[in-house]
Amino acid sequence: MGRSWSLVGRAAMSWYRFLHIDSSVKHLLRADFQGRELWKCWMSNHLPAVTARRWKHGAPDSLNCSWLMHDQHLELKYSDMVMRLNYVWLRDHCRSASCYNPKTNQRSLDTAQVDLAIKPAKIRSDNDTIYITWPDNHMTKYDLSWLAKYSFEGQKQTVQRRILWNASVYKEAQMPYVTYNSVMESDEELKKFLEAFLLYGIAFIDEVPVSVEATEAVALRVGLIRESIFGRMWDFTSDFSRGDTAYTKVALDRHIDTTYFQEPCGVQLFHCLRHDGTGGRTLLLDGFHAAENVRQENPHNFEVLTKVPIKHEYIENVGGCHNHMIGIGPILNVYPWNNELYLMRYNNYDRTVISTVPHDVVHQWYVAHRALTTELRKPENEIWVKLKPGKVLFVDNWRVLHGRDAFTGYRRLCGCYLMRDDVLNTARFLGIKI
Ligand SMILES: C[N+](C)(C)CCCC[C@H](N)C(=O)O
Ligand SMILES: O=C(O)CCC(=O)C(=O)O
Ligand SMILES: [Fe+2]
Repeated sequence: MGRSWSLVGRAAMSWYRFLHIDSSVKHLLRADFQGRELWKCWMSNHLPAVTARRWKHGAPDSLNCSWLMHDQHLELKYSDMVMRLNYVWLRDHCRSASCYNPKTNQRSLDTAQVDLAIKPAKIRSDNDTIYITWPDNHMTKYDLSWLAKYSFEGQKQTVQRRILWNASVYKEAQMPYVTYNSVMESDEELKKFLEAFLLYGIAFIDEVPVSVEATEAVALRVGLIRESIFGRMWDFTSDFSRGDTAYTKVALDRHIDTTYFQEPCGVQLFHCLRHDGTGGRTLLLDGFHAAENVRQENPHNFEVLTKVPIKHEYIENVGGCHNHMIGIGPILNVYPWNNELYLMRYNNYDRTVISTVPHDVVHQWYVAHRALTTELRKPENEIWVKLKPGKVLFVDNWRVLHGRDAFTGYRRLCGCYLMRDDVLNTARFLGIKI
């Protein structure tokens, strides 16, 4: 093992060692990939022993709230929850007029001025609120329901609501039929569309005028366009005007687009403006469904795919186009606090030389990649659709893979990428909780 470390440097060593699974980290490793467990074990090791102090209760009429002061945190029971709230965190989250500006929703408090050994001087509560007086006499008021929602104990439960699908689940899905006119005119219709899109990672808008302009208009109704080396709106045929297989007639296996961007584009739109010929059906499949199957069947494979950084690259020198893009990151990206999957970076065409991983880890990675590929290739996970003029497909490019059949004849496809943040912003504006 020793010699290969020199290739990767000291910083990388710790996590490579992680993958070698020396037995002292084995427990941590396993726990790390089941976030809650990590916290459980971390907390039980680090919680100071409960001091023999008595639980304090709120006002006599509020038996639903009681607390115990520890060295660095408050243990707060509220309805059926137990929260552990660090004192610096509590002071930092004071929403009083001098600490927080409700007009801008921004903090005014300088967190660096908070004594890291701060402790409440006095605590009292009534039915819905707990009041903490700090040593300098500043008083903070917290809604108990706010704490229940935003405390770690409240937030770690929160994951994006998704329906993971294979072909048969998708067939049963109640996908709304929404049209260009309805979406352009009605927020309710747009909301219906976005709710389906966020649940399934794909959704359609029908009866769209067959033009790049109308496609752009409907794109802008959903979010902001993510301009890229392929343009703002792209509109292409199989003329190899660009140095990429997409611009030919050959089949494309399932993939995520722009894996060679440090942040792959969040959403992609396709509108087939014309096809006189055969073939060219679109393949779609839920990458998260496949990845969750890998997690279930072999957690180690899943871990490896979340840890090993892989490089993707786009090199183009065709006509006037000179581009060289590089993106590096694991194939599966999970939030570190709860292990929820949020981004997949799977594109076997654009994956470039693996040169940052020692030989034994690389083998584990190939095994894990094979397991994921096997899942992704199961026919029962695939859906095939023929894109027709008028039907615009939206794809969550962080989750759903696309591909196509080979085709004959003239085929013109237009579309664009969207900024993911702005699509989510539209959804939140319409009242979707996300
Ligand atoms: C034609 N269009 C602009 C949509 C995509 C071109 C990008 C193709 C590239 N191989 C990738 O998968 O990212
Ligand atoms: O031609 C198609 O249907 C899709 C090609 C493709 O993968 C892309 O443009 O990103
Ligand atoms: Fe693509």
